[in-house]
Amino acid sequence: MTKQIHAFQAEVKQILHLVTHSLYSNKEIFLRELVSNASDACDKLRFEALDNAALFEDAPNLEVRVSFDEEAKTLTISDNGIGMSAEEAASHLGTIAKSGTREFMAKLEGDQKKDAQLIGQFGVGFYSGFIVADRITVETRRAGLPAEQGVRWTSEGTGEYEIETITKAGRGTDVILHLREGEEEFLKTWRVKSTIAKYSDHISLPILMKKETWDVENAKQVITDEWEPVNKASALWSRAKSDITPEQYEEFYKQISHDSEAPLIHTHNRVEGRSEYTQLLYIPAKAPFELWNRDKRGGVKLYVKRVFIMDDAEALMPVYLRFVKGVIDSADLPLNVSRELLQESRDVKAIREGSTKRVLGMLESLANSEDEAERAKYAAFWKDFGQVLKEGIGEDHQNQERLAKLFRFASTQADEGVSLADYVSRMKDGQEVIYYITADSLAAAKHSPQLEIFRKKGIEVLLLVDRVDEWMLSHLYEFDGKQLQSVAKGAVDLGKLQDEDEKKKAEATAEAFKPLLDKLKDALKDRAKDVRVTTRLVDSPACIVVEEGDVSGHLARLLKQAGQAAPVSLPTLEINAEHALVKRLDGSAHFDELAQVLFDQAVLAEGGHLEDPAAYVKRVNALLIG
Ligand SMILES: Nc1ncnc2c1ncn2[C@@H]1O[C@H](COP(=O)(O)OP(=O)(O)OP(=O)(O)O)[C@@H](O)[C@H]1O
Repeated sequence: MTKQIHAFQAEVKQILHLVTHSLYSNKEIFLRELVSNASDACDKLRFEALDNAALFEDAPNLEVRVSFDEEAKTLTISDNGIGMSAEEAASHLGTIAKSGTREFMAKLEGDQKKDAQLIGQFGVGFYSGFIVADRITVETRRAGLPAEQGVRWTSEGTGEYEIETITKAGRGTDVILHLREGEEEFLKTWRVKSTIAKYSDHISLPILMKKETWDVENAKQVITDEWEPVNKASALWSRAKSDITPEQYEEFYKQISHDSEAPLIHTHNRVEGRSEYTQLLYIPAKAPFELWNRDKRGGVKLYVKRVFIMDDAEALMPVYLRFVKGVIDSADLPLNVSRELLQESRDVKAIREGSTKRVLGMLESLANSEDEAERAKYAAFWKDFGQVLKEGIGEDHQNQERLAKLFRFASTQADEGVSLADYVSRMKDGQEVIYYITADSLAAAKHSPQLEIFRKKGIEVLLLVDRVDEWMLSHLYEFDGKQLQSVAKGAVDLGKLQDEDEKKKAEATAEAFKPLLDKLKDALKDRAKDVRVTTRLVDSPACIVVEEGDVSGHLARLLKQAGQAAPVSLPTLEINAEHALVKRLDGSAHFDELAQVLFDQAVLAEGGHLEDPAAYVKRVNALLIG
């Protein structure tokens, strides 16, 4: 093949521009990215060679070599991993194939600072080389292809790259960085070595550099031809906890998660027993933007006896814990385990259960800590991840109770941070159930007329305003033996919280109002299932309730927004017999109009939408004038 010139895909140009311009302040990360690619390439070879040992050719020892040439001003990262064919080099280095990166491109705003933070979440990978290089040459040969089918890929990181065929004896890839003017610091052993130690110490392959010795005669350091390892080359998670510094834990997290911030908390354990494995799991401090994508695979990498098997092994973590990052290294699974096999394996099931418990344990340790700072960490976690954790209530029945204890809500007593246990501890004498209301926003919940009687009696009500709450409530019926009950469903029954006098009075009022109620029912027969007198209102004239078992107005709206038809059932209108407006109804010349307005206002107060808002305005205006 003669030299071929190709243009980069448009998105690559954008990434290249961003990488070279916004990441300069942290330029040394290019070495982390390239060493990590080299190590991934070796992992891939090892994995493919499980079925085809010939791929190892005559070099079974996988390693990464880093070297430089002071004269040519080049820094080279070489690996004897899987390598790339010509097509692979063009598609992997010239286009952006990963859907995550596409999503990332869509998020770019042109604000360099923000964009740089975002790019950190992805790992800029190969292109980070252009931070320090004005030209990159990649010489590579795919394992299994003959030496004559090597490939040289060259680019100056602007609009184009060139590809030509070369002969390359050893399989694998050399990434040769032609350093920019001013980047000569990367032509010094100590600089390169210390950067590798900082970022890549945990890489489980040996990373080799040429040894330097002191030349006494010439009184200077000279580079010898002997290669020596510069990393510990033992997988971080396989070391004893006491040998790992907090910085190393943090750096490892950043490496596997592409997060630029330190994690919130981690757990590292060797589990023995029926199934043997090591887990090193992290909870991020901030939610990544793809958190809401339930199809996004999890962030846990699977290893078997330190051999990398697969990324995103979703069978290892339930979907609701998809934000957890880390590594699980099993001692029992076969090396050739496939995704399908993972789903069925009993060992995997045990690992998944064990890891889920660990993650919940980490969260509990924060949530229940004596230390205020730790509890604040939990509050921050809940803000970002609470809605996802709530999905667990339906997904993970085994841990339902533990999950429910971790939940935090707003209530009529506090705008955030109320646990169900807090609620129960504050329940009034004689209160048997946990009251809640669902709404579209905290303001709508707080001002709901349904809460009036609860306020008056000082009974706490949970204000549930997350979209997942309705769904959560369809799985969470009770906590600590106390049922959860909506204050907007069914007739209000405060049970023992209401005294006999109040009950008698309510019955008498209902009796006295019977003729009025019949008239109202007739006027609203197309809109309300029933009309009744209520004790739940104090300041408002009327409110809408649905019957026990019917879909709440809030849920009906959510379903509609999601494009699903909500089962239609008419609500019940409840009126406050003490309210002046209700008193005016009786004998009013505008009875029908007033009845409609009363109903419309009750719908509005609940956060609902009127089907015919113009008609409502017209009616109110007519009443105002009349
Ligand atoms: N040393 C290498 N050997 C073989 N293939 C490589 C090597 N370096 C890069 N590649 C190929 O190029 C692709 C793109 O690399 P890049 O570093 O940009 O992204 P990535 O490694 O896939 O993602 P990330 O860096 O976000 O983990 C890789 O997925 C891999 O297929």
